[in-house]
Amino acid sequence: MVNVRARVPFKVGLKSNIPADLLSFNGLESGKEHVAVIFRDADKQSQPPLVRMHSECLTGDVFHSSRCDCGEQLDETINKMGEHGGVLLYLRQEGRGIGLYNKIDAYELQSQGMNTYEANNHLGFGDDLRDFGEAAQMLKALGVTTIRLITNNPKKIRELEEHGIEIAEVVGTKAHVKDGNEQYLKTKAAHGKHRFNFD
Ligand SMILES: Nc1nc2c(ncn2[C@@H]2O[C@H](COP(=O)(O)OP(=O)(O)OP(=O)(O)O)[C@@H](O)[C@H]2O)c(=O)[nH]1
Ligand SMILES: [Zn+2]
Repeated sequence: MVNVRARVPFKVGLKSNIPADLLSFNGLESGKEHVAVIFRDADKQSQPPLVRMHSECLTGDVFHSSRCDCGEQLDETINKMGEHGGVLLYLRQEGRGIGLYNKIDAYELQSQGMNTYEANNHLGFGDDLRDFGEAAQMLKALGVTTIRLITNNPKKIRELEEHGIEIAEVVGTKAHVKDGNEQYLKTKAAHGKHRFNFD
């Protein structure tokens, strides 16, 4: 299932040339170009690696938009994995699976007062269209079946376990609160049952 594994060293913080491999896959059912980034050959070590399933967020990951916390979570993950090793699955599930243009429509509705889930529903979508079964397949293809998962999202934990991945530890991310995303994070905690530490 793994197609190509190419060494693509990263600059993390002040350190250059952190060993990292970028992997492509064959036969992903969704047809999406999901990729894995393996830091410091974490799949070849004996202890369970840190793993993050990060869903694509162009506005947060690339532009660091104030509406969400995705870019900060991605940076936090890369910093951690750059130091300790880990497997980052970058999943092309923009907008919790509704796609970028629909997410922009949802943002417009949020500007008019809806919360992140109400806006999805108003557009005819469920709260969260993502399925993490394919991510479990990617991990198995890497020979990684016991992990330390970086997330605050119980859906990710549940679905990975249902697909045969053993979660030895759940590592929460920080609550990246900034001007503009406080309501979004509170809604995720209240309605989506995300576990945030708001101290
Ligand atoms: N539809 C929609 N999607 C959003 C909105 N804000 C962020 N997203 C998407 O939400 C997803 C966030 O996913 P992740 O970073 O994997 O995290 P998560 O589900 O919050 O869970 P964690 O592992 O705890 O971070 C990305 O696909 C974003 O594009 C929004 O207001 N509406
Ligand atoms: Zn985001």
